[in-house]
Amino acid sequence: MYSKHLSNIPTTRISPISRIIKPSLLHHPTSPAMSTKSSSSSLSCPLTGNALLASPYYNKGSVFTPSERKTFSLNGLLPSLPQSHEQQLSRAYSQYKSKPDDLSKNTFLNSIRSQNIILFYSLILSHLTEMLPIIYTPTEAEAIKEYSHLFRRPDGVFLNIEMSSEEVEEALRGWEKGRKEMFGNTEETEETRYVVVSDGEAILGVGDQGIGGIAIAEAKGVLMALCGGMHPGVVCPVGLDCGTDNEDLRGDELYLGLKHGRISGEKYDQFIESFVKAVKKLFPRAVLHFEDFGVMNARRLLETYREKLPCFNDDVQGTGVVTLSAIMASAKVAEVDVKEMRTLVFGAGSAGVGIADMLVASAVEEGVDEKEACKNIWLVDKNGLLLESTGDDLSPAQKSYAKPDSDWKDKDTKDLTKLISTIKPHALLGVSTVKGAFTESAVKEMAQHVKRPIIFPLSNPTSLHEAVPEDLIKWTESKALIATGSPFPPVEHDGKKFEIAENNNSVVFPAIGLAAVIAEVGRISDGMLVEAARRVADMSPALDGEGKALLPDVEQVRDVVREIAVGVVKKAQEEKLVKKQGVPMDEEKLKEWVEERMWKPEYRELKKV
Ligand SMILES: NC(=O)C1=CN([C@@H]2O[C@H](COP(=O)(O)OP(=O)(O)OC[C@H]3O[C@@H](n4cnc5c(N)ncnc54)[C@H](O)[C@@H]3O)[C@@H](O)[C@H]2O)C=CC1
Ligand SMILES: CC(=O)C(=O)O
Ligand SMILES: [Mg+2]
Repeated sequence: MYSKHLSNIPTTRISPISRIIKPSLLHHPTSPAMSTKSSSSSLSCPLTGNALLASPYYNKGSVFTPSERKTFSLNGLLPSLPQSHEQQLSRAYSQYKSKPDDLSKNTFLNSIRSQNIILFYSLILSHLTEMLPIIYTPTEAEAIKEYSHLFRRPDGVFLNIEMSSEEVEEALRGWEKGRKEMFGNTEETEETRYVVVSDGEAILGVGDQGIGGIAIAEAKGVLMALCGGMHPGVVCPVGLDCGTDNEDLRGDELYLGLKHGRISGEKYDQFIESFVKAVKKLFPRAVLHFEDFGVMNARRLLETYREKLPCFNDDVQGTGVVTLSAIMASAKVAEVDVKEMRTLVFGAGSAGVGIADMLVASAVEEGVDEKEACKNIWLVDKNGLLLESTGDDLSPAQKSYAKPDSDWKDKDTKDLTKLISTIKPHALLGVSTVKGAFTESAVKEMAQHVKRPIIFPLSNPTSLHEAVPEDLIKWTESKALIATGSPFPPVEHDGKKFEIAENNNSVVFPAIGLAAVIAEVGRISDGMLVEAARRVADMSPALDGEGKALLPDVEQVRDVVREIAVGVVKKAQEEKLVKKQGVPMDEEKLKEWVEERMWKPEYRELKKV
C-alpha cells in the first residue's frame, strides 16, 4: 500500500548533496515555494557584505562562491577557501555531535537557524530521525521551560493582553515590513501565508509556560518548512502573553513575560478577536494554526473562528487526524470495522475530545448517524467516566460523549481496569499526561476481550507516557498494536522486533497546512481532515507485515506529506472550497503541482536585485 502511493514519484536531477540529503528531497533543486511559476535557478538578493552574512535567508557562510564573494562585497569577510554544501554539513554535524546533551544540541541548532536557514534545514533533513526529537518533542519541552534563560534573539511576534487592537495590528504590520525588507519582496515570499499562534497555556504536556510558549509556535513553524515544504520566510510565529499561572516562572527574575496571573474572560476574548482580525486584514491569504492553548480555550476558539477563516487547532484536529489514521491502520491489521470499534479515550481534554470527534467525523462520512457513533466512544477524565449527571461540569464538546447514568448504576466508573472490563474496548488511547496510567492489570484485562488490543499512550513528553511500549508488548504477549506520542526505539520480544509508530500530529499538520495554503481554501473542513487520515492509513507499513510500524517512518515525511496534501486538496475541490485558480483536478498532475510548491533547503546562486 505504502509503496503504491510513493512509487510513482519521478526522481530527477540528483545533486551531489544527495549523498547526505535523501534523493527524494532533491527533485527540484530550484523549486519555488508558493509560486505557480517556476523560478530560475538564481535568487535575487538585496543585501551585500556584513548585512548579507547576517541574514539567515541569504547567508551561505563558507559556501559562497568566488563570484558571489566578488559581486556581494564579501571578499575579506570570509576565510579564503570556498567549500561545498556537503563540507559545511559535515562540519556542522560534528559541531552538533560535540554538544554534551540534548538541550545544548537544541540551542546549537536554533543558533544555526538564526545564522543560515539552508544549513539548518538541510542538516536536520539529513539526520531527521536523530534530530527531530531535539528540535521538537521531547527536547523542545525542556527548551521551552528554560525559555527566559536560554533567550538570545527573538523570532516571531510578541503580543500582550495589555495591547490595544491598534497596537496588535501595528506589531503584526511591523513584522510584515521587516519580512519584506529581508526578502526584497520576491515572488515566492510575497506575504505571510502561515501564522502559528500559542498563548503558552498547555505546552507539550508541560503545562503553562507563559511567554515561553512562543517557542512552540516557532518549532511548529520549523516543522511546516522542514516536513511541509512551506518556505520558512512565509511563516509567522506568534506568542500571546496573557500572564501566567506558573508560580515558578513568576518568581523567576529572568522571566521575560508579564508577571501577573493569566487573564481570562472578556478581556482575553477581545484580545484574541483583535489578533485574528489583524491577521485577516494584514495576511488575507494566511492559514491560522492554534497550538497548545488551554483546555478552556482550545476548542472554543476553534469553533468561534473555524467558519471565519481557514484555521486549524493542531492539538484538537491534528492529533485527531493522526490518531484516526493509526486507528484505521490498526483496524485493518486487527480485522475490525472502524465503525464498530469501541474506543476508550483516557484524558478528556483538547486532544482527547479532538480524537473522539475525528472518530465520529469519519464514521459520519461513512454514513453512520452521529449519535450512534458517539455511543462507541467512552471518555474518561480525572473524575472517571464522563456521565450525564456531570453535565454542568462538562464542556459542550464533552457532553456529546457523556453516558446515561442509568447504564452505569452499580458499575465502577473510576477504576481503569474495571472500566475496561465493562466496556471491552478495542482501542485505549492515552492523552491524560498521567505517567504509567495504563497499568499491567488494565492492559491484561483489555487483552482478555479483544484479539489485538490497540493501545496508544500519546501523552508527551516521553516521561508522561501512560505506558511504555516494552511493557505493552510483554503484557499482551506481543498482541498490542502500539503508537506513542514521542519517538520510541523498536522493542525486541521473543526474538521478534516490533517497530513503534510515533503518533504525533507533526505527520499531518504540515500537510494540511501546506494544502490549505497552496490551494487557498476558504476553510478547513472535517471532510478534508478525514481524507488526510485516510491517506496516512493507506501508507501504513503495518499493512505490509507483522511487527512493522502503524504509521509511516519519519524519514519519509516529505513524501508522506505530499501524498496527504494531494488528498486534502482533492477533497477541498470536491467540497468547492478551493479559491486558487488553475489547480489540477487529475491526481497525477495534482501530485506534481503540489511537489513543485514544496520548498527545499538548497543553495541557489545569488544575483543582484
Ligand atoms: N501525540 C500527539 O500528537 C499529541 C499529544 N498530546 C499530549 O496529550 C496530552 C494532553 O494534551 P491536551 O489534551 O492538550 O491537554 P489537556 O490539559 O487539554 O487534557 C488533559 C486531560 O487529562 C485529564 N486528566 C488529568 N488527570 C487524569 C487522570 N488521572 N485520569 C484521566 N484523565 C486525567 C485532565 O483533566 C484533562 O482533561 C499532553 O501530554 C500532550 O502533550 C497533545 C496533542 C498532540
Ligand atoms: C504534539 C503536540 O502538539 C503536543 O504534545 O502538544
Ligand atoms: Mg501541541
